[in-house]
Parts: sequence; C-alpha cells; structure tokens
Amino acid sequence: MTTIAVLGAGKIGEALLAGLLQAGRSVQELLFTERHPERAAELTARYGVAGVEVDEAAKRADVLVVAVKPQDIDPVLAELAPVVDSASLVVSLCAGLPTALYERRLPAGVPVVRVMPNTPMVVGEAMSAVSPGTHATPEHVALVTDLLSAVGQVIEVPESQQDAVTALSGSGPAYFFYLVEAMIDAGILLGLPRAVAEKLIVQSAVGAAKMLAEGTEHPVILREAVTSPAGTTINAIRELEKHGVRAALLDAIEAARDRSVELGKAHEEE
Ligand SMILES: NC(=O)C1=CN([C@@H]2O[C@H](COP(=O)(O)OP(=O)(O)OC[C@H]3O[C@@H](n4cnc5c(N)ncnc54)[C@H](O)[C@@H]3O)[C@@H](O)[C@H]2O)C=CC1
Ligand SMILES: O=C(O)[C@@H]1CCC=N1
Repeated sequence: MTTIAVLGAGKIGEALLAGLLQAGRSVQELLFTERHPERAAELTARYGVAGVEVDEAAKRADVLVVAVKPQDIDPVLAELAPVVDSASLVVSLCAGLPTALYERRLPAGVPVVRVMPNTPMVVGEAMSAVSPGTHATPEHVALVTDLLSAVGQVIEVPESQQDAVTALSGSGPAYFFYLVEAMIDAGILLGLPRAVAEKLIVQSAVGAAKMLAEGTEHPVILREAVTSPAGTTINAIRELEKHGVRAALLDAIEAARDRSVELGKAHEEE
C-alpha cells in the first residue's frame, strides 16, 4: 500500500483525491493537509479522507504531493524541511516551481518529481507530464507515473519543457471551457434556449474530442471534412481568421508560458 498525502487540498488537490478514490484507492491510503479548517472538514465529509498536520503527513505517507499555489510555497517548504528525509518522495504540482527550489530548501537527497497535471483527473482523463529532479530515480518516476496513470495519461518530459507544458495542458482545459462558453453564447444570440445550446455544444465537444483521441486523422483533415465547399462552416472559418483567433491562441499560450517562467523566477533568490 502506497500512502499519498496531498499538501493543500484546493481545486487540483481535491481533483487528485477524487480521481484516486474513483480509480479504486481506499481512503486509508490517502491523507491531506489544508490550512483552512472549514475546507478540511468539507473534504473529509465529502470523501472520508483524513485531514492531518504536515508532520503526520510526512510520517504516514510515502508520497507527499504539494498542491498549494506557487505563491504559498515558502511556508510549506519550511514546514516540510524538518520532517522529510531521503526516504520521502516529494511531488510538486506547482506551476513554475523548479525541482531545484525544493532541493535547496529540503534536506540533502530528498527526491523530488515535478508534475504538471490538469483538472480532468476528476473524470480519469488527466494529462500529466512528469520530470525528475536531481535525486529522483527512475523508480521514483515509475511510482509517480503509476499513481497518475490511474487518473489519466502520463508522459515524461525534460524539466526544461515544463513551463510550455503548463501553458498547453495545465491550463488547456480552461481554453476549451472558454470556447464552449462562447459557443453557447452564440447559440443564445441565435435565439436557442440555453439548455439546447449547451447540449448541442457539449456533445459536439465530446464527439470532436473522441475523434481526436482516436488519433486516426490529423485535426486539419477532421476540420476539412466538416468544411463543405460553399457551405456554412467556411463562412465561420473566414470570420475566425479575420478576427485572428489562431494568432490569439499562439499569443495566449505564450503568455501563459511566460507567467510560468515568472512564477519560478520569483524563487530564484538563493
Ligand atoms: N487548478 C488547476 O487546474 C491546476 C493547478 N496546478 C497547480 O496546483 C497548485 C494548486 O492550484 P489550485 O488547486 O488551483 O489552487 P487552490 O488555491 O484551489 O488550492 C490551494 C490550496 O492549498 C491550501 N493551502 C495553502 N497553503 C497551505 C499550507 N501551508 N498548508 C496547507 N494547505 C495550504 C489552500 O487553502 C487551498 O485550499 C498550484 O500550484 C497550481 O499551479 C497544476 C495544474 C492544474
Ligand atoms: O492557472 C494556473 O496557474 C494553474 C496552473 C495550470 C493550470 N492552472
């Protein structure tokens, strides 16, 4: 039995706990820490998982998953430093924070694996990218990969690619939700009832995602198959091109990457 403690049970921490339970982990294998007692009580009531202090989490858990905001990392590392050693495995889900930060602040030799997951882990469809720090062995990477495979797909990337990964798949679900939201608004503009617009767009998204996930055709081919000569779709595509939607996406994702780099730089002091 591998015991996993999530340090900071907010949106992604809860998604991980929920996803692991959904995947068949027992509540006895899971712990969390949470600085807001009412949030801790809410999670224990919802999932039956115990909220504990950091020292107890470090004592009982094999894997400590840090899921606080990057801006909140300093107190977490200060609390962890006296209670972890090289037998622990620290997994960071924090955007921008390099494994080197953990290695500087924690006792020598503590293995750290940096992961960028995303929220679809609640439905077992996460995309997670893992990168080992200096003291993490292939066995540590395999353990983290195995853990996250229960809640979605996992790839290993060099840590130098993690800021780009964060901008693409870490934030990626938000871009799709934004697009869906805007398309539902378009349905409202055209006079459809909201429930009808939602059903049309959500099922179109699910269908398109399934076709993409099958991977038999490139996205360009799939789009071309919808775009009939002198038909309706090409009129819409002309408007998307006129409004620079492709360039907007390139700029948007680059801006997200830049923010990830900036979050890491905020801790470059030592
Ligand atoms: N939300 C997302 O889609 C994703 C988030 N991440 C990363 O996950 C981390 C958490 O993000 P969210 O869950 O969105 O943030 P959040 O703000 O929802 O959750 C953070 C939680 O940590 C708790 N916390 C803060 N300091 C603490 C401490 N010292 N001890 C115990 N609990 C503490 C907060 O009370 C809060 O519940 C961030 O570093 C983010 O970059 C990574 C991938 C996706
Ligand atoms: O917006 C954020 O900073 C976090 C990291 C990736 C997704 N959400």
